[in-house]
Amino acid sequence: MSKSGNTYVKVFYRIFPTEKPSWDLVKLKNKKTIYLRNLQQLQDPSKSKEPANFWEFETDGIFFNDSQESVYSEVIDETLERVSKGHNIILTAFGQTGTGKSLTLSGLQLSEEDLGIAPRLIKHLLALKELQPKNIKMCIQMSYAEFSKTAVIDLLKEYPNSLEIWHTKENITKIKVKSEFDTMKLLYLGEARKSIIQTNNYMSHLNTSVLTFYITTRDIDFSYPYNIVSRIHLIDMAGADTLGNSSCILKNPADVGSANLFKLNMELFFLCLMGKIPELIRVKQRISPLTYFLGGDLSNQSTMRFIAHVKILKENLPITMSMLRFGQLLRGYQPRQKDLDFEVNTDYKIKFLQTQLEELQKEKIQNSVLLNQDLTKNMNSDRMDHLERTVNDYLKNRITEITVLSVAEASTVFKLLKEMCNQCEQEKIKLAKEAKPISEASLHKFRRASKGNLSSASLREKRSSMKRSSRRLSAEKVEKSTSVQSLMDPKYKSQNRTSVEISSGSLTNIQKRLRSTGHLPKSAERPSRPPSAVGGFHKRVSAIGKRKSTNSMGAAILSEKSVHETVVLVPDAVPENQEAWAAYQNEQAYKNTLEEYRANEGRIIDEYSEYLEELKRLQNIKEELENMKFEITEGEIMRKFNVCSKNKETELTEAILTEAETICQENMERSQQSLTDQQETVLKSQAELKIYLKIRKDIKNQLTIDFENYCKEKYNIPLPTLKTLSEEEMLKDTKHQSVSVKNDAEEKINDIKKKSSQLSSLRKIMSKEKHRNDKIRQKSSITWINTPTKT
Ligand SMILES: Nc1ncnc2c1ncn2[C@@H]1O[C@H](COP(=O)(O)OP(=O)(O)OP(=O)(O)O)[C@@H](O)[C@H]1O
Repeated sequence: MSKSGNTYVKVFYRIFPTEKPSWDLVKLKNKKTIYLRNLQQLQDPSKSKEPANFWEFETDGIFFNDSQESVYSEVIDETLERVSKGHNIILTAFGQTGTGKSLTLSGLQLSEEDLGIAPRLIKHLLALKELQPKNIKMCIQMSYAEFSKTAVIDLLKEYPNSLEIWHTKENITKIKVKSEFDTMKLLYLGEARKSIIQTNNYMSHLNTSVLTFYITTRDIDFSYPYNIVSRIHLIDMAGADTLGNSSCILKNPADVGSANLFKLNMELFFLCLMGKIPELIRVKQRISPLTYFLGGDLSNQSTMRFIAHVKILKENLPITMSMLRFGQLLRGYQPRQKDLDFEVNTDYKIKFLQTQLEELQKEKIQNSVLLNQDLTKNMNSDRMDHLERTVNDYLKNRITEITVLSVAEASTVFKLLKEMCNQCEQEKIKLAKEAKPISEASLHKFRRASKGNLSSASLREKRSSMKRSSRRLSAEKVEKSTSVQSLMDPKYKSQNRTSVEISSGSLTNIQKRLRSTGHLPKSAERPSRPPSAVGGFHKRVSAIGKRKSTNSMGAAILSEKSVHETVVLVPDAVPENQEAWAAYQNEQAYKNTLEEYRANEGRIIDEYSEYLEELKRLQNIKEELENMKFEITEGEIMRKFNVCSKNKETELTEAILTEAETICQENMERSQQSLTDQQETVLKSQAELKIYLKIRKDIKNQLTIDFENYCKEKYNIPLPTLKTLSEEEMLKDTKHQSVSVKNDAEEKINDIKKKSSQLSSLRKIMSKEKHRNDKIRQKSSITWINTPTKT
């Protein structure tokens, strides 16, 4: 048997799980090889005493009790990468009746985890579409057809319908795949429109169906004038069988024969494909409507995956053998190189050519200008200023070489650099002259003294002091390091000129590294001090050598000749803010701040609730006071009323009123007093709350500063705190995490619930459609029976 196999054609086997498999007749090895008992030997009684002979069949994988998910991932997953490059995929499920072809390809009747390849593929394709870059537009369409011996039915159209068998490709309905649910609905409707027969426990398909996805990708930025077209065909072959087998007992012989014929035609066509005679292949494509529909996708290089479905029962052995043989034949097929299917998009091609033409014209103009003119001439002062600024920015590492060259001509840039360098040199000489003159002898003395001073003991002392001061110094590092550029920048010229020295007697790590890479001049190894610093030498220790992170090491520009030694520390890379923030969160300093913040938050909550209580009390007092005022006003009105009608009764009332009024007045005064007191309390509480809120703000600001300092120290670059340090983030603790975990779980449960309800509604749609189609089929068969035959 053929042991070949290639990446384009793979044949898998899925074994139907039966109660009592005949393991004495079929054996599996390493999920790759199937051994089948020699049928002739088995059937010949004279050979019954001979040792059992087995045929060996190599496969690309055997599925036995495997989940739908694992079948999908093994068969389809990697093949999809080829789709966007214009490759076609043909996935065929073939095998005996009732061995699980439909389950493998569709699996629409069962739960979500039993969904087959087609529904999973829809999901996958939609995800792939989402993942496309912005300039690529992907369009997915689908068609679904059922092929019988003499007719092709469009499963995306209402039943009954019929496509002309030799023009299926042109006339078949293609529907855009937009959402998962809509596409699944089409799939369920298509399933309901298929010709089926009810067997003992499931619906058996009588015909072969082909579900096709058409994927077209195109560049919408006109950089590529072709549409890349690829197709994915999922073929569910009609179940072949041996007449008389229990599996096809309910099928009529014509249906069994038709299914067997389909398989046979496929076999014949593949034999023809192996012959590689294009003319013959073209003729043989008409062997069946299916091969004609698939056309070039079968004969050119497509990724082909076959899943043969077999049963391992004694009665099924002959048909299983037939499937294994077909599989072996397929494995030996080496498709010829495919001419990729690129459709010319005329509109795009015109635009593409126009853009190309414009670019060529521009290039031509540029070339002629460069050849015939000096671009540095006729440059106005504004342009010159701009170029100077650009070069300055480049020297300060704000922009890259490419950016400089994209805005300025190379020759101008060099000229400017030369000028700046000269200017810098002159500045240095001037400064050297201005500095205290120092004799060669005293310089020698200084060198000796510095050598003596930097004995090993003192060096050790110096190093430890460096360690102690490194933290303090690291924050100042950037300021301390004055660059050559700073000399060029007028802003810096006056400020930093005399403040930076390199005074370490030993070679720092960064210097060593620079020397090894050839960037550091040897002279820079020796400590060099300005003559003025010999006496009360102000030691400033550069912390470069002690830098922990080599990543943050910058480049140093050193020159012994220069009066002022300068070091430029430029980080190698700028870390992501998120990354730096995550690293900082592990620092003890951050944890302490967080602790402090949380404690303060507790105080804020207490203070705030107290403030609210006091405020409520104040409101009550106010209301009480208002009531009292109202009562007094009422009393006054009564008195006025009494004045109008004077008699004995009213005099008595007057007396009562006066007494009540006095009491009310007293009460009101008391209330007024307590209102003032309460106002005082509320203000006090408010002030306290403000203090804690201020502390919260300060902690946040401090955290921002600490983070920036941390970044300066660790990465040698200050990073902005892009994150606003919100309360939620600061108070993120296990409680929050558990809530989010709970939310996730709830979301998942809801998702599952939603999916299962969607599936059940799709199943309802399918059964409704099936019911309708059954009625139509019944009616048509009755009409057919009742139609009087012509004599
Ligand atoms: N691997 C499997 N595990 C469990 N049940 C299975 C498996 N394969 C198939 N079945 C069940 O066997 C029955 C037949 O499956 P299915 O309809 O997929 O077979 P088929 O090959 O498409 O049949 P036909 O050719 O008659 O259309 C279904 O009820 C299905 O659920």
